[in-house]
Amino acid sequence: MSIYQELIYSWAARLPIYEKQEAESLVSWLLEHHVGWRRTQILDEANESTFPAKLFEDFARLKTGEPIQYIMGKGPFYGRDFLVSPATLIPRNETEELVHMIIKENPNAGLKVLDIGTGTGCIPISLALEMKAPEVFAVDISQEALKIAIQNAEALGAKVTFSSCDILTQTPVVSELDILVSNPPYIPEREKSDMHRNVLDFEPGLALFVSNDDPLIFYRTIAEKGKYLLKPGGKLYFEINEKYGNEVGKMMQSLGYSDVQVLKDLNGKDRIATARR
Ligand SMILES: C[S@@+](CC[C@H](N)C(=O)[O-])C[C@H]1O[C@@H](n2cnc3c(N)ncnc32)[C@H](O)[C@@H]1O
Repeated sequence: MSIYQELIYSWAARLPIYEKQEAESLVSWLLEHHVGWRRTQILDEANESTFPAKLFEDFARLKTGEPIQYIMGKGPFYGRDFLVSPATLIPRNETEELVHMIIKENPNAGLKVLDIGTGTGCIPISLALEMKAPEVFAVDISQEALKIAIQNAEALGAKVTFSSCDILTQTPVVSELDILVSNPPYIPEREKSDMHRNVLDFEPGLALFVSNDDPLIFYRTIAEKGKYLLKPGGKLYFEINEKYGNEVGKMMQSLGYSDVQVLKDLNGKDRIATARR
């Protein structure tokens, strides 16, 4: 066994909060990040004393359950790396599915798009780079998140107009949208006890939680505003809590949207709701 493999196994064993295989890939990810070692490389001569101090500091953070994306300051989304910070949600695979669907369903050039609750900007930046010459806008209530989103757009060369907006009390200054998309906070506070500590302790509550009394508040508010922001025939796309597929679908119908669909993600859970104004 190479020293590289030994190191991965022994460090992974010190991460009991993760399954064995996941712990091994997290350690190898850190090693690649700091030492440039690839999993596929067989290294015969490696000596821990030559490792940078930051590697050990980051490993200590990993042991606390801190997500590796926060430790490394970046996470992958739709083929690109996005800067993340404690003010932003870590982009998720489910959201990649939403972005993929929007790109496939909307091949025309020059479409006008708004993303509400943008976080790292992973949705609007990916759409700006993958769709044909779209005009893309994005808002968030968090100034800190917006700073990261702007840095991501600059680093990735995407043209997105970002602005600050509390969607519950304000309306974004855009109109005649072709596409309105949102992955808003959607976890009722009561579900906190079912969640992993590495989400609860490290990801921003502002990005995750809604009150138990009104878990659909963001969907209803955005769908109501969408009736004015979208042009006739424009499309609304939501990422949803798997538990509220029916309710979100019914709410969109009651507001007069047509072609309402609730779709499952790759794990078979209700995850995307779409409708046409
Ligand atoms: C679930 S996160 C989604 C982030 C990003 N779109 C993604 O998919 O990774 C929800 C986002 O909504 C933002 N948010 C929370 N309350 C908001 C509000 N009242 N108005 C606008 N944005 C809000 C949060 O700051 C957070 O960035």
